[in-house]
Amino acid sequence: MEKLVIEGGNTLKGKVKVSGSKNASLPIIAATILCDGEYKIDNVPNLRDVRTLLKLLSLLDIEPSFNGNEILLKNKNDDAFEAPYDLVKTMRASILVLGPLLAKRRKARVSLPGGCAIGERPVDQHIKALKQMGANINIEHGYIVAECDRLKGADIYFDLVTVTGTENVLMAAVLAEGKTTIYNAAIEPEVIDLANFLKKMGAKIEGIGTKTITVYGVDSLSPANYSVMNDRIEAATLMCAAAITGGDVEIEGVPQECLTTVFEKLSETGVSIDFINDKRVRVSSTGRLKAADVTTQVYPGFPTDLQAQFMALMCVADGVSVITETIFENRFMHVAELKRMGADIRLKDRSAVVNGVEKLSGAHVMASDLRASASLVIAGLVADGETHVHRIYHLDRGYERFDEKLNSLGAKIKREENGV
Ligand SMILES: CC(=O)N[C@H]1[C@@H](OP(=O)(O)OP(=O)(O)OC[C@H]2O[C@@H](n3ccc(=O)[nH]c3=O)[C@H](O)[C@@H]2O)O[C@H](CO)[C@@H](O)[C@@H]1O
Ligand SMILES: C=C(OP(=O)(O)O)C(=O)O
Repeated sequence: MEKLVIEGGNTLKGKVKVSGSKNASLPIIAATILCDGEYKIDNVPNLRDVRTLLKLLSLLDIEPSFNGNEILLKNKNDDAFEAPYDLVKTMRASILVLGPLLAKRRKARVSLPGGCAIGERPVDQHIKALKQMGANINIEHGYIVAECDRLKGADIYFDLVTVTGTENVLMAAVLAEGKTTIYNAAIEPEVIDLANFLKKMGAKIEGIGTKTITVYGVDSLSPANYSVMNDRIEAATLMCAAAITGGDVEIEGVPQECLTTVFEKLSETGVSIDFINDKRVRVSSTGRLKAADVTTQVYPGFPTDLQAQFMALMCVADGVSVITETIFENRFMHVAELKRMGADIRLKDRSAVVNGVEKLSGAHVMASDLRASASLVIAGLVADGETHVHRIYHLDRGYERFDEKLNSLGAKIKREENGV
């Protein structure tokens, strides 16, 4: 297995570009199930989750080809409807094929995604909503087995805000008979990007980006070409990396309108953020950062997908910060690993109390999930000596060439084969 070996102590300087959004690409690619024909999707990050979804789509008779960051997809409109355990177990977002399969092929057999390192992550809200739209759904041998006649529009009230739940219902509703209203919908930018793609395919959707989305089902859609939004979490991760090293980095392709809360929080810690234009941001910091409290919230609150990276910053900030995780019940697996590097962190219920230390020390650490991996790499950038981050397949799930990008800014990171 591969690991990253990071030599700490190098200040990041220079320019770097943000890739397309993983969490927008995945539902947009899944949405190509909704109509046969050819699609060209651009600005797609070439990373493991995307490649996994493309493998899954090829099992569903949608032929993909990657060319740089552009994907061509040919939906041959076959009758395949199974998302097998082997693929779903490596990527929870595979659940995103459920809504479109039911809407278009009227049949789906999708492995239950199962628990993972950040919490239980049930899909009860997805299933409840699709049942309300007329699907007959049973859980059999670890699979969601579903079938329907044409889905019917319904009033869907989500008990909690769910991003992929909203996306699944949106994709199901565009081909349903009649009107669907989704209450308590997610307003994350990636949901908006998906809705814009669906509209380009001919879907009739109102209230995009609000908590109540109305969809008027149509009889059929047409294939469309689309360019995916940039990745707000990658942009913010790069900002944290630059800031922790006392660096000076110009980041291109930052979706600024989606990051207001993050900019505010980073400014509170003493990071300087200059908006060069609407796409470029210069991030710099000198001296020690100041501790700041953070509570993760649904959009536009502070993203849970940035909690671990922000914690790495707080490990070496001046003072005590309280980091509270409200979205996932178990998203603190990075804490034990950061402590191996000398961080002073206490966990209490859903909060981590971080007492900033003078210096971290390089150690062997284990990545447990995607953002935990990024936080360990960020910590390694300022740790004394070498940090070995094992199990980086998690990192490769969601970041495109993360180590290469950091190296282009002056980091010293090697990829080696002998990880555990
Ligand atoms: C591929 C993708 O876009 N992944 C993102 C998506 O994940 P994902 O869509 O899986 O996350 P959700 O928004 O659904 O989860 C939010 C909370 O709701 C709970 N829940 C969700 C659905 C359900 O049926 N029942 C239920 O109880 C979850 O366990 C979690 O505690 O949004 C998360 C929250 O912003 C991000 O961290 C993930 O990066
Ligand atoms: C949790 C994440 O992804 P997923 O929902 O695909 O596991 C993430 O992107 O941080």
